[in-house]
Formats: sequence, structure tokens, C-alpha cells
Amino acid sequence: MKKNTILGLLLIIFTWWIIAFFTNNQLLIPFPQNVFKEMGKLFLDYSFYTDLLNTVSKIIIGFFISLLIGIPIGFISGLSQRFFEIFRPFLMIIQSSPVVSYIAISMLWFGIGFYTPIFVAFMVIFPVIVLNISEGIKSTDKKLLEMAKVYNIRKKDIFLKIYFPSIIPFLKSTLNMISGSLWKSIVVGEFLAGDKGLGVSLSFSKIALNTDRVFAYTILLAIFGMLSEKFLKKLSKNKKKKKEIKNIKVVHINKNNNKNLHDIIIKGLNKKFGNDVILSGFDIIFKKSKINVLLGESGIGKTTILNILSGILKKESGEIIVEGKIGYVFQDDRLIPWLNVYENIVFVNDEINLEIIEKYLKSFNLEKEILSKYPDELSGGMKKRINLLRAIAYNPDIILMDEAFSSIDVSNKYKIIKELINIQKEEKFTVIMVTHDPFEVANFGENVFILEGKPLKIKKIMNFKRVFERNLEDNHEILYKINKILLG
Ligand SMILES: Nc1ncnc2c1ncn2[C@@H]1O[C@H](COP(=O)(O)OP(=O)(O)OP(=O)(O)O)[C@@H](O)[C@H]1O
Repeated sequence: MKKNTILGLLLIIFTWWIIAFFTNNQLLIPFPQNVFKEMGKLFLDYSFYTDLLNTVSKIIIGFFISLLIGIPIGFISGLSQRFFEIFRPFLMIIQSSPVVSYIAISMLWFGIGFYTPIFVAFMVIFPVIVLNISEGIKSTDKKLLEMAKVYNIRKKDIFLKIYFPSIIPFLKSTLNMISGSLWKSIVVGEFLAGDKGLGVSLSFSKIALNTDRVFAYTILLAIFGMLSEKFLKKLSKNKKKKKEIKNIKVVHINKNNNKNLHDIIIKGLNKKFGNDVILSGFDIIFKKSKINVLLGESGIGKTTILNILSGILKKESGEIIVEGKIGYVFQDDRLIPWLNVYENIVFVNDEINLEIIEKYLKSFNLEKEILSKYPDELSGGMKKRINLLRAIAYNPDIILMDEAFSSIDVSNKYKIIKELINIQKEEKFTVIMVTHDPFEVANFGENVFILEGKPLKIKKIMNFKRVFERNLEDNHEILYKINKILLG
């Protein structure tokens, strides 16, 4: 205990003593020493402990019942705005009614006894749980959910690895919020309508005009309240643990097997945001097993095409023929913050062998130790490379890459491009890559679409030799040609 807290407590006891001295009426204000003596008597009394046990068991039962009912309802309220709107008036009525109303109702339903205090506590903390959990679900990062949708993640994993960790901070703040009210509402319930417990004993002491004992119980209840509050707050604190990376599964090496390779055809695609027409009758064909590049100014609709292809955005009209598994190297990484690098990778493919991951890490100039790090411990360039590695680890037929190499330093960028070319040559997935950078196109592009907008148009299509058949002079020539078009 801190020095100032002790000083504060001593001051309270001293002021209390002064008031008791001047009031000089033990029935109204007893002396502190008498109350402390009474507390000592309580500690030696067996029935005090049975009362305490009774009250604590009600707290535990009330707490778990409220969580058990409140969490699923909060979850559904967060997922469905309609359900939330229908349920909200009920919550508002519960929250605005005085505690004595629940006591009156529960006395009618359950009589005086064990269940009434639990019911009262439930009515006090249930709305807090529902509202907090529903808020947690609503605030789940939509971008992570989109990423999970693109990678066809099972509903169970979306729940356990995205939704559930997202509501943990809200669950913690719920514990903080209910920690005081849970204890108090149980004691109030016992005081007015209980048959056993500390609240009941307090009520009997009042009826018997045993002021020493009323004060003794009040102090003890305050101490227990503080302890239970501290305990629940402690429950709400946890630390990020470093996990050991093990080769959990050694399964088939999933390379280049049964690729579903087709040209990707887009015909007459229309898309607008409000009145902003981005795509109007847009046609394009991306060649299978090739590196297709979309090059163009910022904000003209390149990402929109990738988002429509991956199913993140809905098209207004038009035809899209796309088959196969799609991996997406997102512009904004979309790594799950509470999963380490290894877990982020196996999130999209839990059958991948650790040896393959390590091989890719080496290709992308990353150390094995990075696997146990969390996204917030990585640099921007590292995150980009893990984003890329995750897409490849998915064993996709198509990889969409949205400015995949931005924020990677130049020397690493070209090493990674070289490695990526080798992987692509071996695995033959189709690449559709968005970039602003003519250098990336010169080193990586095979079918290059130079775009302009709005609405988006193809200014020029350029087909080059396969990248692994090109030499430095070829790349220089491509760069020259592209720059010539871009600079007019
Ligand atoms: N979900 C959305 N809602 C509203 N407007 C959007 C949405 N997504 C994109 N836009 C708008 O559509 C236009 C094209 O955006 P898009 O991200 O496709 O461009 P881009 O060519 O990929 O740009 P950049 O290279 O800067 O990423 C922009 O004006 C953008 O503001």
C-alpha cells in the first residue's frame, strides 16, 4: 500500500473517531475501536465464512450466466444491425429501470432466496456485456474480414482468429466496468430479498440495531468489493506471449499441383462509387501463367479491378470469367496483428510445410527468426514481404499484387523480384500486378496494360518476352519504350 493511501485511511479513522466522540451516541456512530473489535469477532465466527461463501458463489454464478447469455447476444447484435435495433429497446428498458424493480419482479418470480440476488446482478451487468461485445464485433477490422474472404478461410477460423481476438479489448473493458457493480448488486439483492449471505447478515444487524456490526459489515463489504474489482481487473490484463514455432505438420509438399489455369476475361465491366464512374464497359484479358501488369496514375481504378476480381467489391454489371484460387498481396498488408508471422502464413494454408516457408523466407531475404514476430515488430518492407509470402503460401492459381514492392528498399526489391520470377516460373500461377513504377514493369512485366482514366481506358497493351528469358538489355529497352509512352 502506498504511503499516501495509508495516510488517507488514518485520516478517515481519525475523523470518524472525532465525529463519534462529539456525537456521543453509539447507536448512530460507534467508535472505530468497537467496530474493529466487532470485525475480529466476525472473523472468529464460522457463520461469517458460510455467508461469505454464499455471496461469492452467487457472484460467480451471476458472472458466468451473464457472460454465457450476454456474449452470444452481443455477438449477434454486432453482426446484425437489424437484430441490434430490435433488441435495443429491451436493453434500454433494462438499463433505465431502477434496481428495486428487478428485486420486486424477482421476488414475485423466485421468492426470497438464492436466485433473486443473481437475477438482480444479471439485470445490471447483462446490458453492459451485450453492448460492449456488440461494439467489439462492429469494430472488427473489415479489411481483415475481406482478406479472410479472399483466402476462403473457414467460418470457424474467422470467428476464432479474427472476431474473437477483436472483442478481447472490449471484453476486458466490460470486466472493468462490471467489476464493481456485480458485487454491489448481489449484496443489495441479498439485503432486500436474500435468505443467506453477507447482505442478509447486514440486514439482520440493522434490524437488531447492532450498529457496531452494521459498520463492521460495511467495511468488510467495501474491502471484498475492492478485492473482487482488483481480481476482475487482473483477469482483464494479459501479455503477448512469444510462441515457439514448430513444424506442426509435415504433409505433402503442395507445389505446382493441379493448377487451375485459364485466361481471365473481363467484358463490359461497369463500376461506380456514388456518381463517380470508375469503369464503364471495360474489357481486358489477363493471360494465364503470365505476369500481367496494370500501370497507370493514382486513383484511376486499378485496385478496383483487383478488388472486383477477388470478390471484395461487387461489380455493377458486366462479365468476368475467373477460375481458381486467388492469393492477394494487399496494398495495406492486412496481416492479423495478434498472430505472429508464422500464424499469419498458416492462417491461409494450414497444410504448408515449415521447410517451404523457410525456403520462401530465404528467397525474400528474411531470417527464420521473423516467424515468431508480430506484425507491429516488423518494418514496412518486412510486412510487404510477408504479405507476398502469405499469398504464395496459399498455393494460388492467380496472385493479385497491389503495389507489392512499394516500401521495399531498391536492392531488396530487385532480389525479391528475381526470386519471385523463379517461383512463378516453377509454379506457373497467373500474376496481375498493379504498379506506378516503370522500373518494376521493366523487370517484371510480360503483358503490360498502360491505363488512363476516368472512366478507365487501356491506352496501350504491350507484350514482352517471358521475364526469365530476358537479359538486362531487354529490360532497358522495355523501360525506354514504357517511359516514351508515359512521357508522351
Ligand atoms: N470503396 C470505395 N468507396 C468509394 N470510392 C472508392 C472506393 N474504392 C475506391 N474508390 C474510389 O475509386 C477511385 C479509384 O480507386 P482505386 O483504388 O481503384 O485507384 P488506383 O488506381 O488503384 O489508385 P492507387 O494507385 O492510388 O491505389 C478513387 O477515386 C477512389 O477514391
